[in-house]
Amino acid sequence: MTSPNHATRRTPSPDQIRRAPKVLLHDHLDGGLRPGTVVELAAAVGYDALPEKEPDLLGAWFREAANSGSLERYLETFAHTCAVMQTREALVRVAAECAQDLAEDGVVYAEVRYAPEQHLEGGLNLEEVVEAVNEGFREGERRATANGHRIRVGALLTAMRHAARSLEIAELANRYRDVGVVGFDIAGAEAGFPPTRHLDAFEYLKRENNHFTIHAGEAFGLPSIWQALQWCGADRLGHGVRIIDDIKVAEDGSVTLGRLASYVRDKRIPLELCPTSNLQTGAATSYAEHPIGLLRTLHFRATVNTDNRLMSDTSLSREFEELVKTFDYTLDDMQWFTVNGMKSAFLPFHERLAIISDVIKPGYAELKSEWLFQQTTSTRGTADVPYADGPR
Ligand SMILES: O=c1[nH]cnc2c1ncn2[C@@H]1O[C@H](CO)[C@@H](O)[C@H]1O
Ligand SMILES: [Zn+2]
Repeated sequence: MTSPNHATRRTPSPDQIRRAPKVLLHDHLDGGLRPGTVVELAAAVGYDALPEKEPDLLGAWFREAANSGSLERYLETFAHTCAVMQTREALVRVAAECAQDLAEDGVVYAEVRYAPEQHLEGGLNLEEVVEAVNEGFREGERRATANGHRIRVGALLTAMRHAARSLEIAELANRYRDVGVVGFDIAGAEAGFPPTRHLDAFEYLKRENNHFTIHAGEAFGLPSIWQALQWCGADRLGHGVRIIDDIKVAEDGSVTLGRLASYVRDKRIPLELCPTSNLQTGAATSYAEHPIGLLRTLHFRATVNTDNRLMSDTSLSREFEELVKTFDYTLDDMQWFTVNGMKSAFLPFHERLAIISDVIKPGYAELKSEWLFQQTTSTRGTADVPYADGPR
């Protein structure tokens, strides 16, 4: 006898993964351009240092160059995307396409980050950069609606950890908090640039009751996570994947958490995990060995993210496809990650709840019920073969 429970154990197909409502908390605006847009913007502004001029070749170049095994070399590829994002028009276009692409991929809520200080070379000031990106996100949301999708996009303003503008960027994030900006972040090379260098920015945001996440525990381990949480007071961890270094699994399978890992789990600190990006920078060796498997089993507040869709040639659906293939995840697992993401968003509580109860849960319920209708239209009559398994 087939039970609905049995049906939810089914492997979701790529099409179901794409249609499932998804939440994305960690995605870089300057890491998610369409290759064709990079080529067109480069031609428009006279930037002639692109390594390839044809979109497919350029896309492949980004993927290969980012596959370096080192965060520092991975980050070098952003010189090309930032170079073509120096005018108001370019920023509006890139942000609009970002919102549109995420919506097409089934993302219903996204927080997209970028570093305003990296977009001043064409003469814009920090405010003009933020306003251009906000305008682009609103335009992208409108286009998504016109195409039958619904998405909300909030911006996170990033300060570069090797630079010295973090307090200024934190103040900027605070000024625009009710107009499109939902929080703050620091990014860039981690080794040698501990988050405590930017303590004044974090303390300022705490005094303002504002939200921030910190890239930590990606290229550098536990000390970086510890500082981000216990010195800086981060609400979430960008990556945080190295928390695995504080978790011991014995031969008999028993698990012991160190003090820091216990704290992260007990306080429900959200981990913005980005599996494919981690493979490229060397933070993990394979999907199968990616800590997300264990972190999910241990009920950490794990979320699934893209980091840089261009450099990783990925989408949130593709990240889930890889996880489904590797860990046999079901729609229930996807829903768990998605609700984790929404609970961890920098939106007011009642809005988070409304998206969970009115968008995410009904969306998954709809997908989970599809097998019932496939069964009635199936030519196969027996109850124990009501559906074909999706590709693994
Ligand atoms: O995975 C990452 N770790 C640290 N920094 C990153 C990562 N991905 C992108 N950026 C950095 O964030 C800047 C603003 O979006 C990018 O320009 C890039 O330098
Ligand atoms: Zn990142």
